[in-house]
Amino acid sequence: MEQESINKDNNNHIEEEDNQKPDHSELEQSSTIQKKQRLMPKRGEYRMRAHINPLNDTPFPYPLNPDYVNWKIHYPKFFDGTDEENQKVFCNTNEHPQTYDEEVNPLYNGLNGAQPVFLDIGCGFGGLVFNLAKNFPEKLVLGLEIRDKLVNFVSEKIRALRIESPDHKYNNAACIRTNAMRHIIQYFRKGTIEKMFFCFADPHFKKSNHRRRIINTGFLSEYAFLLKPKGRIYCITDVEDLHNWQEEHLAKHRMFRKLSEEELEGDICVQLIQDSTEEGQKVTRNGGKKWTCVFERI
Ligand SMILES: C[S@@+](CC[C@H](N)C(=O)[O-])C[C@H]1O[C@@H](n2cnc3c(N)ncnc32)[C@H](O)[C@@H]1O
Repeated sequence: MEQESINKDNNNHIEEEDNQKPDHSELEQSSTIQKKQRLMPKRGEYRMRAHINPLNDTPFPYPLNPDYVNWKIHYPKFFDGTDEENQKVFCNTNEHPQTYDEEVNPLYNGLNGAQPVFLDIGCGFGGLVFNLAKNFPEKLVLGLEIRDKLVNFVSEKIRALRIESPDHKYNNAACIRTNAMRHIIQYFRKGTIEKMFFCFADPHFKKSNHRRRIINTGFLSEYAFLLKPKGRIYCITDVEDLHNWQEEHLAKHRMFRKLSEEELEGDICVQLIQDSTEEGQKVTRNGGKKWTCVFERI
């Protein structure tokens, strides 16, 4: 009887040990999940002060002109990049410092024609960049953002998605740190951009700060220079005063024409800008109103 109980105990022990024996498939699975969790950045860890003065000098590198920009670093798959290369999404961390130097010089001829055509200016956490990239797999989408932590977040998320998604979506998405108001013209050539998005731009309420608004006559001339004929500018905001300002400045600029609702029928981007971005989602959650306008470059 005693022996039986000892045997039973032993057997239980063996069963427990068996239960504890590593099941390799489970281990592999849990390590993949852990790896995925590690790769996918958490938004909360990347928050930072909202306002940076866009009129200040730029304390981080920027290219002298478009010849110094190497788009291959951002979209390696579009330049026959290897998987390994593709996972090294260019982001502005200490490991991958953003530099524009002699390595990419005016004689650089690796452009191959591929360059971003959809720009999300002030992309924040990049919601629209991801949605555009998914909906337009053949277009290169670029988020431009002045705040470094947000650029790191978006770049890390792109890296994670490129590794995780088996069909290699998001190879057409990238994000760079730049002050678009000062340097956008140094990245792109004349008449090469198809769409520019300004979603929930900083409103700069005070009259003395209106010159910091990202839509104004001077900047619009730069955007018109970069856009292809019939290229589009999309604006959305929850601040009525800013909407009126943006619409007014676009309407009186001789290179832009407002598109009517009929002309916008079937343009999926009009829907995408509503709820893709973090700000757009916040406004929806709070039951706020959104104003949009879309203009075409003449
Ligand atoms: C109110 S947030 C909106 C972010 C995003 N578009 C959204 O809808 O969630 C405005 C963003 O524009 C960025 N920004 C402001 N001025 C900028 C500039 N001159 N160049 C690039 N980004 C800028 C800010 O850092 C901020 O992330």
